Amino acid sequence: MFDYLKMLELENAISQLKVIHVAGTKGKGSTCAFTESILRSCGFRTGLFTSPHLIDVRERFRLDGVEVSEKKFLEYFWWCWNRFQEKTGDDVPMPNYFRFLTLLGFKIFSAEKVDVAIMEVGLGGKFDPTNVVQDPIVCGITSLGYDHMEILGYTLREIAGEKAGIFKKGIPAYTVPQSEEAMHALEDKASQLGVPFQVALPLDPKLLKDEHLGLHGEHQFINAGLAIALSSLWLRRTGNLKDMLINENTLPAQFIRGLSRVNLEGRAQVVPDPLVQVHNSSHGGLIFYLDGAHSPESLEVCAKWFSCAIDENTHHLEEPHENHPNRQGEEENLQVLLFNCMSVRDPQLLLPRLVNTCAQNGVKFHKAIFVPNQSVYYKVTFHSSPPTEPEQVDLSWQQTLQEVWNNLHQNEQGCSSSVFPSIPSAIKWLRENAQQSRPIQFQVLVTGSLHLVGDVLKLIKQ
Ligand SMILES: Nc1ncnc2c1ncn2[C@@H]1O[C@H](COP(=O)(O)OP(=O)(O)OP(=O)(O)O)[C@@H](O)[C@H]1O
Repeated sequence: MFDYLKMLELENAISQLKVIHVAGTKGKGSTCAFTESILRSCGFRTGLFTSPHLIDVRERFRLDGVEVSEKKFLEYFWWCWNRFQEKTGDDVPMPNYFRFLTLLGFKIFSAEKVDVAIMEVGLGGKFDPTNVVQDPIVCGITSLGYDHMEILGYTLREIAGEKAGIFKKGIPAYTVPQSEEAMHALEDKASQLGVPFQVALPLDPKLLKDEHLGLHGEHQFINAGLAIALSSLWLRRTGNLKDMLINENTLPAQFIRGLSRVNLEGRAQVVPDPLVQVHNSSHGGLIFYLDGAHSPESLEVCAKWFSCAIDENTHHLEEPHENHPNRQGEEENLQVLLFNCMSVRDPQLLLPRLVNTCAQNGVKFHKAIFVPNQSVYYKVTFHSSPPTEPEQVDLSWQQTLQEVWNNLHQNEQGCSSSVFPSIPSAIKWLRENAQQSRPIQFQVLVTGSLHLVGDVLKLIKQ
């Protein structure tokens, strides 16, 4: 990465950027989005680098909260590409996909003269391309858990050690409440490097006054608490805190505005289907609940959110209807799961966590649908095109998922499962059935993979 920065003549520019660097297992994207929104609301020009993208690669680079324009993206992309074409060779090859995107992020943010660059780590910390930043203003570590163990290690201590690889000598860092094992590893690393290290507590909802967090689910209060700490410290260290009063009892109005107006798709997002519309609960219709959870802990928070969200939605939509004056909305709804996860993940850990948490909250799926992701065929490193015939698609992984599901639901009535060869075929089935089943409402939880969520969003928005 240092060689590549030199090739792009970005060494000086990157040292001028006032970076907030965030690693962690869960909640990185949300924490970064909250932080960006707070600092933008305080009047700063912001750059936000996150991964992965859902629909368009430009989502990874946001300027003042909006993804970079196609014109600017192309201009900066070719600027970097052409320099690499000239300067790379046998000794230093072209940077790989994620390194290239990270370097492009640095190029965009320095050329666009952002006041603050918020950088989300792609994977781990120590060896992540974003860790080329040597002098961030502040670092953050979000909730830690078990993910990417084949790369980061199989204990929380090892995983935390990798994430703490973003700490820099003497640069302050915050984290959220963690398990003892993870916290010890973070504290050890912080004390080795003389890092002033503190725990940011979850945001107390009362501090939002009459506003609500822009991202939903209980877990977002943890991410918001960290974002407040990171933003406050950034303001203080850059001499911009001025007369803003931030303590456990008060949040400045700019912070509240930022926290409530944040926008990040694919995290606890509710999208009514534009074709099979929902007018009110007595007319049925089709609603998608999308969340990119893909670790056991995040599937648990996702299940809690879904259970609350369908409840709220039902009550929100419930109106007396002439044909169904006494109908209880919940009884007429039907919950469906649309699921896929990457084959490196363990469905024996993921699916039971989802199903059990839903059951504890009184929600039982009537049907589960397993589908392959679509976007894999359009990745830079993947060279084959999508199969045109359903029988050409390898569905063995989805069949494995279905088997795990069926084992969890043995002897249970009223819960079926299917494997569909593609997302469009699953959506078609959902639309036809939701239409025919009115006034029953179809409430579809889409989860297991952010790529799946992106693919579904793309299709339903078309
Ligand atoms: N604090 C949290 N604790 C547990 N799960 C969380 C938390 N924050 C977010 N999640 C879950 O993780 C999913 C992804 O959220 P987010 O993008 O903020 O995290 P991330 O760390 O960037 O994820 P990724 O590993 O996909 O980059 C959410 O949809 C939600 O299900």
